[in-house]
Amino acid sequence: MTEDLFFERLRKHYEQNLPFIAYRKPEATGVQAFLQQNADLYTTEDFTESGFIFAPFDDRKKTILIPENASEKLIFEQVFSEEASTSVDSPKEEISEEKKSAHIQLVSKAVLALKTGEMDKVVLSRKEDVKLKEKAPLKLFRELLKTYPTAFVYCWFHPKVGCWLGATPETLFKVEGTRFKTMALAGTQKYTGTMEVTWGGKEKQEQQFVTDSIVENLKQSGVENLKISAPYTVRAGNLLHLRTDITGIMHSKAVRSDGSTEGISGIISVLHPTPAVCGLPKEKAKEFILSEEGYDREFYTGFLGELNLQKNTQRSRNRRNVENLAYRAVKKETALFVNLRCMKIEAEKAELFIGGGITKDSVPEDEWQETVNKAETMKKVLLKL
Ligand SMILES: C=C(O[C@H]1C=CC=C(C(=O)O)[C@@H]1O)C(=O)O
Repeated sequence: MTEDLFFERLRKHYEQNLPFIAYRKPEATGVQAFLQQNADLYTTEDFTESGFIFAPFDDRKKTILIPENASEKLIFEQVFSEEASTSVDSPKEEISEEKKSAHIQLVSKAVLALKTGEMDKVVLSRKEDVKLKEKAPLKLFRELLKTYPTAFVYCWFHPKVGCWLGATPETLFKVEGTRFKTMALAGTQKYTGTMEVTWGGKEKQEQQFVTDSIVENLKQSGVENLKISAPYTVRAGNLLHLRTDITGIMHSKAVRSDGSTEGISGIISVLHPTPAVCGLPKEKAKEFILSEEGYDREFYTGFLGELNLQKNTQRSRNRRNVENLAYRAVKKETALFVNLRCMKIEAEKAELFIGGGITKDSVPEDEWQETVNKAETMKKVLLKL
Protein backbone atom coordinates (compact mmCIF):
# COMPACT_ATOMS: atom_id res chain seq x y z
CA MET A 1 0.00 0.00 0.00
CA THR A 2 1.27 3.54 -0.69
CA GLU A 3 1.77 6.10 2.10
CA ASP A 4 -0.94 8.36 0.66
CA LEU A 5 -3.48 5.56 0.49
CA PHE A 6 -2.60 4.46 4.05
CA PHE A 7 -3.24 7.97 5.39
CA GLU A 8 -6.39 8.38 3.30
CA ARG A 9 -7.82 5.16 4.83
CA LEU A 10 -6.86 6.34 8.33
CA ARG A 11 -8.43 9.77 7.74
CA LYS A 12 -11.74 8.20 6.65
CA HIS A 13 -11.74 5.87 9.63
CA TYR A 14 -11.07 8.77 12.03
CA GLU A 15 -13.85 10.82 10.40
CA GLN A 16 -16.22 7.91 11.02
CA ASN A 17 -15.20 8.13 14.70
CA LEU A 18 -13.99 4.52 14.78
CA PRO A 19 -11.07 3.23 16.93
CA PHE A 20 -7.63 2.68 15.43
CA ILE A 21 -3.94 2.37 16.19
CA ALA A 22 -1.23 3.34 13.71
CA TYR A 23 2.40 2.73 14.66
CA ARG A 24 5.96 2.02 13.65
CA LYS A 25 8.36 -0.02 15.76
CA PRO A 26 11.86 1.31 16.59
CA GLU A 27 14.28 1.26 13.63
CA ALA A 28 11.59 -0.34 11.42
CA THR A 29 10.35 0.95 8.08
CA GLY A 30 6.92 -0.72 8.10
CA VAL A 31 4.16 1.57 9.38
CA GLN A 32 1.15 -0.48 10.44
CA ALA A 33 -2.43 0.15 11.44
CA PHE A 34 -5.31 -1.77 12.99
CA LEU A 35 -8.65 -0.25 11.99
CA GLN A 36 -11.26 -1.57 14.42
CA GLN A 37 -14.48 -2.31 12.54
CA ASN A 38 -16.88 -1.21 15.32
CA ALA A 39 -16.87 1.38 18.12
CA ASP A 40 -16.90 -1.09 21.07
CA LEU A 41 -14.50 -0.62 23.96
CA TYR A 42 -12.71 -3.96 24.46
CA THR A 43 -10.46 -4.65 27.43
CA THR A 44 -8.02 -7.46 28.21
CA GLU A 45 -8.91 -10.19 30.69
CA ASP A 46 -5.57 -11.95 31.14
CA PHE A 47 -3.27 -10.85 28.28
CA THR A 48 -3.90 -14.07 26.31
CA GLU A 49 -5.85 -12.10 23.67
CA SER A 50 -4.36 -11.05 20.31
CA GLY A 51 -4.30 -7.46 19.18
CA PHE A 52 -2.93 -4.07 20.21
CA ILE A 53 -3.14 -3.02 23.86
CA PHE A 54 -3.12 0.40 25.54
CA ALA A 55 -2.64 0.33 29.32
CA PRO A 56 -2.82 3.13 31.90
CA PHE A 57 -0.16 3.87 34.55
CA ASP A 58 -2.49 2.81 37.35
CA ASP A 59 -2.63 -0.98 37.07
CA ARG A 60 -5.94 -1.15 38.97
CA LYS A 61 -7.55 0.33 35.84
CA LYS A 62 -8.44 -1.65 32.70
CA THR A 63 -6.15 -2.20 29.71
CA ILE A 64 -7.81 -1.39 26.39
CA LEU A 65 -7.58 -3.82 23.49
CA ILE A 66 -8.00 -3.33 19.77
CA PRO A 67 -8.63 -7.00 18.92
CA GLU A 68 -6.87 -8.43 15.90
CA ASN A 69 -10.01 -10.32 14.87
CA ALA A 70 -12.18 -7.18 14.92
CA SER A 71 -9.75 -5.10 12.86
CA GLU A 72 -8.55 -4.56 9.34
CA LYS A 73 -4.76 -4.35 9.06
CA LEU A 74 -2.90 -1.85 6.87
CA ILE A 75 0.82 -1.43 6.22
CA PHE A 76 3.16 0.74 4.15
CA GLU A 77 6.95 0.90 3.88
CA GLN A 78 8.34 4.25 4.94
CA VAL A 79 11.07 6.00 2.96
CA PHE A 80 13.40 7.92 5.28
CA SER A 81 14.81 11.38 4.69
CA GLU A 82 18.22 12.22 6.18
CA GLU A 83 17.37 15.65 7.54
CA ALA A 84 15.08 14.36 10.29
CA SER A 85 17.48 12.52 12.56
CA THR A 86 20.33 15.06 12.59
CA SER A 87 18.58 18.30 13.61
CA VAL A 88 18.99 19.37 17.26
CA ASP A 89 17.19 22.76 17.29
CA SER A 90 15.07 23.55 20.31
CA PRO A 91 11.76 25.36 20.07
CA LYS A 92 11.76 28.77 21.80
CA GLU A 93 9.22 28.98 24.58
CA GLU A 94 7.95 30.99 27.47
CA ILE A 95 8.34 29.34 30.84
CA SER A 96 5.39 29.37 33.21
CA GLU A 97 6.77 30.51 36.59
CA GLU A 98 3.76 29.01 38.34
CA LYS A 99 4.31 25.57 36.75
CA LYS A 100 8.01 25.80 37.48
CA SER A 101 7.63 26.56 41.18
CA ALA A 102 4.95 23.85 41.61
CA HIS A 103 7.29 21.23 40.09
CA ILE A 104 10.29 22.42 42.11
CA GLN A 105 8.19 22.20 45.28
CA LEU A 106 7.07 18.67 44.41
CA VAL A 107 10.64 17.53 43.71
CA SER A 108 11.92 19.19 46.94
CA LYS A 109 9.29 17.32 48.95
CA ALA A 110 10.40 14.05 47.33
CA VAL A 111 14.10 14.75 48.00
CA LEU A 112 13.29 15.17 51.72
CA ALA A 113 11.41 11.84 51.72
CA LEU A 114 14.28 10.16 49.82
CA LYS A 115 16.83 11.46 52.33
CA THR A 116 14.99 9.72 55.18
CA GLY A 117 15.63 6.46 53.29
CA GLU A 118 11.96 5.49 52.91
CA MET A 119 12.46 5.33 49.11
CA ASP A 120 15.51 5.07 46.83
CA LYS A 121 13.90 6.65 43.79
CA VAL A 122 10.62 8.20 42.69
CA VAL A 123 9.66 9.40 39.20
CA LEU A 124 7.70 12.65 39.25
CA SER A 125 5.88 14.22 36.36
CA ARG A 126 3.71 17.08 35.26
CA LYS A 127 1.30 17.98 32.48
CA GLU A 128 1.60 20.96 30.15
CA ASP A 129 -0.93 22.33 27.65
CA VAL A 130 0.03 23.56 24.21
CA LYS A 131 -2.63 25.43 22.17
CA LEU A 132 -3.44 23.83 18.82
CA LYS A 133 -4.33 25.76 15.69
CA GLU A 134 -6.06 22.68 14.36
CA LYS A 135 -6.91 19.21 15.66
CA ALA A 136 -4.87 17.21 13.20
CA PRO A 137 -3.56 14.02 14.84
CA LEU A 138 -2.72 12.33 11.55
CA LYS A 139 -0.59 15.26 10.40
CA LEU A 140 1.21 15.11 13.75
CA PHE A 141 1.69 11.35 13.40
CA ARG A 142 3.27 11.86 9.98
CA GLU A 143 5.67 14.43 11.46
CA LEU A 144 6.55 12.13 14.36
CA LEU A 145 7.37 9.32 11.92
CA LYS A 146 9.75 11.59 10.02
CA THR A 147 11.36 13.15 13.09
CA TYR A 148 12.00 10.10 15.31
CA PRO A 149 13.17 7.10 13.24
CA THR A 150 14.55 5.17 16.23
CA ALA A 151 11.51 5.57 18.50
CA PHE A 152 8.29 3.58 18.81
CA VAL A 153 5.96 6.13 17.16
CA TYR A 154 2.19 5.85 17.42
CA CYS A 155 -1.22 7.49 17.06
CA TRP A 156 -4.00 5.81 19.05
CA PHE A 157 -7.70 6.74 18.90
CA HIS A 158 -10.85 5.50 20.54
CA PRO A 159 -14.05 7.62 20.51
CA LYS A 160 -14.79 6.63 24.13
CA VAL A 161 -11.27 7.39 25.41
CA GLY A 162 -9.57 9.99 23.23
CA CYS A 163 -6.58 10.43 20.99
CA TRP A 164 -2.95 9.93 22.05
CA LEU A 165 0.33 10.26 20.17
CA GLY A 166 3.90 9.58 21.16
CA ALA A 167 7.48 8.75 20.21
CA THR A 168 8.90 6.67 23.04
CA PRO A 169 12.48 5.42 23.43
CA GLU A 170 11.60 2.76 26.02
CA THR A 171 10.67 -0.89 25.49
CA LEU A 172 8.74 -2.53 28.32
CA PHE A 173 9.58 -5.98 26.90
CA LYS A 174 9.44 -8.20 23.83
CA VAL A 175 8.75 -11.90 23.67
CA GLU A 176 9.21 -13.82 20.45
CA GLY A 177 8.50 -17.52 20.90
CA THR A 178 10.62 -18.15 23.99
CA ARG A 179 13.10 -15.30 23.44
CA PHE A 180 12.73 -12.44 25.89
CA LYS A 181 14.21 -8.92 25.68
CA THR A 182 13.93 -5.78 27.76
CA MET A 183 15.92 -2.69 28.69
CA ALA A 184 16.70 -0.50 31.68
CA LEU A 185 16.53 3.10 30.47
CA ALA A 186 17.16 6.08 32.75
CA GLY A 187 19.42 9.09 33.19
CA THR A 188 19.01 12.05 30.86
CA GLN A 189 21.15 14.77 29.36
CA LYS A 190 20.73 17.06 26.39
CA TYR A 191 22.10 15.89 23.04
CA THR A 192 24.54 18.50 21.79
CA GLY A 193 25.80 16.80 18.65
CA THR A 194 27.96 14.07 20.21
CA MET A 195 27.40 10.67 21.81
CA GLU A 196 30.79 10.83 23.58
CA VAL A 197 29.54 12.13 26.92
CA THR A 198 30.21 11.45 30.57
CA TRP A 199 27.49 10.61 33.06
CA GLY A 200 27.23 11.96 36.60
CA GLY A 201 26.88 9.83 39.73
CA LYS A 202 23.17 10.64 40.15
CA GLU A 203 22.33 9.42 36.62
CA LYS A 204 24.49 6.29 36.90
CA GLN A 205 22.93 5.35 40.22
CA GLU A 206 19.39 6.09 39.03
CA GLN A 207 19.89 3.82 36.01
CA GLN A 208 21.55 1.06 38.06
CA PHE A 209 18.48 1.01 40.34
CA VAL A 210 16.35 0.28 37.27
CA THR A 211 18.64 -2.51 35.98
CA ASP A 212 18.91 -4.23 39.38
CA SER A 213 15.19 -4.13 40.00
CA ILE A 214 14.27 -5.48 36.53
CA VAL A 215 16.79 -8.34 36.81
CA GLU A 216 15.62 -9.25 40.31
CA ASN A 217 11.97 -9.30 39.21
CA LEU A 218 12.64 -11.34 36.07
CA LYS A 219 14.48 -14.00 38.04
CA GLN A 220 11.27 -14.57 39.98
CA SER A 221 8.98 -14.78 36.96
CA GLY A 222 10.19 -17.65 34.82
CA VAL A 223 12.77 -15.91 32.64
CA GLU A 224 16.03 -17.88 32.55
CA ASN A 225 19.56 -17.48 31.10
CA LEU A 226 19.55 -13.76 31.79
CA LYS A 227 22.25 -11.77 29.99
CA ILE A 228 22.89 -8.16 30.97
CA SER A 229 24.87 -5.71 28.83
CA ALA A 230 27.04 -2.89 30.16
CA PRO A 231 25.21 0.45 30.26
CA TYR A 232 25.66 2.56 27.10
CA THR A 233 24.49 5.92 25.75
CA VAL A 234 21.50 6.10 23.39
CA ARG A 235 19.92 9.06 21.64
CA ALA A 236 16.21 9.88 21.79
CA GLY A 237 15.61 13.03 19.69
CA ASN A 238 17.21 15.97 21.49
CA LEU A 239 18.11 13.82 24.52
CA LEU A 240 20.57 11.13 25.57
CA HIS A 241 19.83 8.32 28.01
CA LEU A 242 21.75 5.48 29.63
CA ARG A 243 20.57 2.04 28.63
CA THR A 244 21.26 -1.56 29.60
CA ASP A 245 19.92 -4.44 27.48
CA ILE A 246 18.62 -7.53 29.24
CA THR A 247 17.79 -10.74 27.39
CA GLY A 248 16.67 -14.18 28.49
CA ILE A 249 14.65 -17.27 27.66
CA MET A 250 11.09 -17.80 28.80
CA HIS A 251 10.67 -21.00 30.75
CA SER A 252 9.57 -23.56 28.12
CA LYS A 253 6.42 -24.45 30.09
CA ALA A 254 5.31 -20.83 29.65
CA VAL A 255 4.77 -21.31 25.88
CA ARG A 256 1.42 -22.83 24.86
CA SER A 257 0.84 -25.12 21.88
CA ASP A 258 -0.74 -22.23 19.89
CA GLY A 259 2.50 -20.25 20.29
CA SER A 260 1.13 -17.69 22.77
CA THR A 261 2.92 -17.19 26.07
CA GLU A 262 1.53 -18.10 29.44
CA GLY A 263 3.88 -15.80 31.28
CA ILE A 264 2.91 -12.48 29.63
CA SER A 265 0.53 -11.35 32.38
CA GLY A 266 3.03 -12.45 35.06
CA ILE A 267 5.83 -10.49 33.42
CA ILE A 268 3.64 -7.41 33.04
CA SER A 269 2.73 -7.55 36.71
CA VAL A 270 6.38 -7.69 37.84
CA LEU A 271 7.74 -5.17 35.33
CA HIS A 272 5.00 -2.53 35.15
CA PRO A 273 5.45 0.14 36.33
CA THR A 274 9.25 -0.07 36.09
CA PRO A 275 11.48 2.09 38.31
CA ALA A 276 12.11 4.18 35.14
CA VAL A 277 8.56 5.54 35.45
CA CYS A 278 7.54 4.83 39.06
CA GLY A 279 10.38 4.26 41.54
CA LEU A 280 11.73 2.04 44.28
CA PRO A 281 10.35 0.42 46.29
CA LYS A 282 7.54 0.23 43.77
CA GLU A 283 4.54 0.40 46.11
CA LYS A 284 5.95 3.29 48.20
CA ALA A 285 6.84 5.26 45.06
CA LYS A 286 3.42 4.61 43.50
CA GLU A 287 1.72 5.81 46.67
CA PHE A 288 3.84 8.99 46.67
CA ILE A 289 3.02 9.63 42.99
CA LEU A 290 -0.72 9.04 43.35
CA SER A 291 -0.99 11.25 46.44
CA GLU A 292 1.49 14.05 45.59
CA GLU A 293 1.59 14.62 41.82
CA GLY A 294 -1.85 16.20 41.90
CA TYR A 295 -3.09 15.09 38.48
CA ASP A 296 -4.10 11.88 36.69
CA ARG A 297 -1.32 10.41 34.51
CA GLU A 298 -3.97 8.41 32.56
CA PHE A 299 -2.01 6.50 29.88
CA TYR A 300 1.31 8.37 30.32
CA THR A 301 3.86 5.88 31.79
CA GLY A 302 1.43 3.08 31.01
CA PHE A 303 2.37 0.74 28.15
CA LEU A 304 1.20 -0.11 24.68
CA GLY A 305 1.93 -2.46 21.82
CA GLU A 306 1.34 -5.72 20.03
CA LEU A 307 0.03 -8.62 22.07
CA ASN A 308 0.38 -12.24 20.90
CA LEU A 309 0.54 -11.46 17.19
CA GLN A 310 1.48 -14.20 14.83
CA LYS A 311 4.98 -13.66 13.51
CA ASN A 312 5.74 -14.18 9.86
CA THR A 313 8.47 -16.76 10.13
CA GLN A 314 10.23 -17.97 7.02
CA ARG A 315 9.19 -21.56 6.43
CA SER A 316 12.17 -23.78 5.85
CA ARG A 317 12.19 -25.63 2.53
CA ASN A 318 14.03 -28.42 4.21
CA ARG A 319 11.31 -30.63 5.65
CA ARG A 320 13.64 -32.81 7.69
CA ASN A 321 12.05 -31.76 10.95
CA VAL A 322 8.30 -31.52 10.51
CA GLU A 323 7.62 -30.93 14.19
CA ASN A 324 10.01 -28.01 14.28
CA LEU A 325 8.39 -26.60 11.14
CA ALA A 326 4.92 -26.74 12.69
CA TYR A 327 6.19 -25.02 15.83
CA ARG A 328 7.91 -22.25 13.88
CA ALA A 329 4.79 -21.51 11.88
CA VAL A 330 2.78 -20.56 14.99
CA LYS A 331 5.40 -18.44 16.74
CA LYS A 332 3.77 -15.44 18.36
CA GLU A 333 5.24 -12.12 19.28
CA THR A 334 4.50 -9.55 21.96
CA ALA A 335 6.22 -6.16 21.77
CA LEU A 336 5.26 -3.63 24.43
CA PHE A 337 6.57 -0.09 24.91
CA VAL A 338 6.41 2.35 27.82
CA ASN A 339 4.24 5.35 27.00
CA LEU A 340 6.73 8.25 27.33
CA ARG A 341 7.22 11.47 25.30
CA CYS A 342 3.51 11.43 24.57
CA MET A 343 0.51 13.73 24.39
CA LYS A 344 -3.26 13.62 24.47
CA ILE A 345 -5.06 15.60 21.78
CA GLU A 346 -8.11 17.62 22.87
CA ALA A 347 -10.26 19.99 20.78
CA GLU A 348 -8.00 23.05 21.00
CA LYS A 349 -4.95 21.83 22.85
CA ALA A 350 -2.39 19.09 23.21
CA GLU A 351 -1.68 17.90 26.75
CA LEU A 352 1.98 16.94 27.12
CA PHE A 353 3.12 14.56 29.87
CA ILE A 354 6.71 14.72 31.12
CA GLY A 355 8.64 13.49 34.12
CA GLY A 356 11.98 12.44 35.52
CA GLY A 357 13.59 10.17 38.08
CA ILE A 358 14.33 11.75 41.47
CA THR A 359 16.93 10.44 43.93
CA LYS A 360 18.22 11.94 47.19
CA ASP A 361 20.93 13.73 45.14
CA SER A 362 18.50 15.45 42.76
CA VAL A 363 18.70 19.24 42.35
CA PRO A 364 15.05 20.42 42.00
CA GLU A 365 15.88 23.24 39.52
CA ASP A 366 17.78 20.75 37.28
CA GLU A 367 14.88 18.29 37.43
CA TRP A 368 12.53 21.07 36.23
CA GLN A 369 14.89 21.80 33.34
CA GLU A 370 14.94 18.09 32.46
CA THR A 371 11.14 18.11 32.04
CA VAL A 372 11.44 21.23 29.84
CA ASN A 373 13.97 19.40 27.66
CA LYS A 374 11.78 16.29 27.48
CA ALA A 375 8.72 18.37 26.50
CA GLU A 376 10.63 19.44 23.36
CA THR A 377 10.17 15.97 21.86
CA MET A 378 6.46 16.66 21.27
CA LYS A 379 6.74 20.48 20.94
CA LYS A 380 9.07 20.12 18.00
CA VAL A 381 6.31 18.49 15.92
CA LEU A 382 3.48 20.63 17.37
CA LEU A 383 5.24 23.77 16.14
CA LYS A 384 5.18 22.41 12.60
CA LEU A 385 1.35 22.40 12.50
C1 LIG B 1 9.68 9.58 32.87
C2 LIG B 1 10.27 9.91 31.73
O1 LIG B 1 11.48 9.38 31.33
C3 LIG B 1 12.04 8.23 31.95
C4 LIG B 1 12.81 7.49 30.93
C5 LIG B 1 14.13 7.81 30.65
C6 LIG B 1 14.85 8.67 31.49
C7 LIG B 1 14.28 9.13 32.65
C8 LIG B 1 15.05 10.02 33.56
O2 LIG B 1 16.23 10.32 33.27
O3 LIG B 1 14.50 10.49 34.53
C9 LIG B 1 12.94 8.68 33.10
O4 LIG B 1 13.13 7.64 33.99
C10 LIG B 1 9.64 10.85 30.78
O5 LIG B 1 10.19 11.04 29.68
O6 LIG B 1 8.58 11.43 31.07
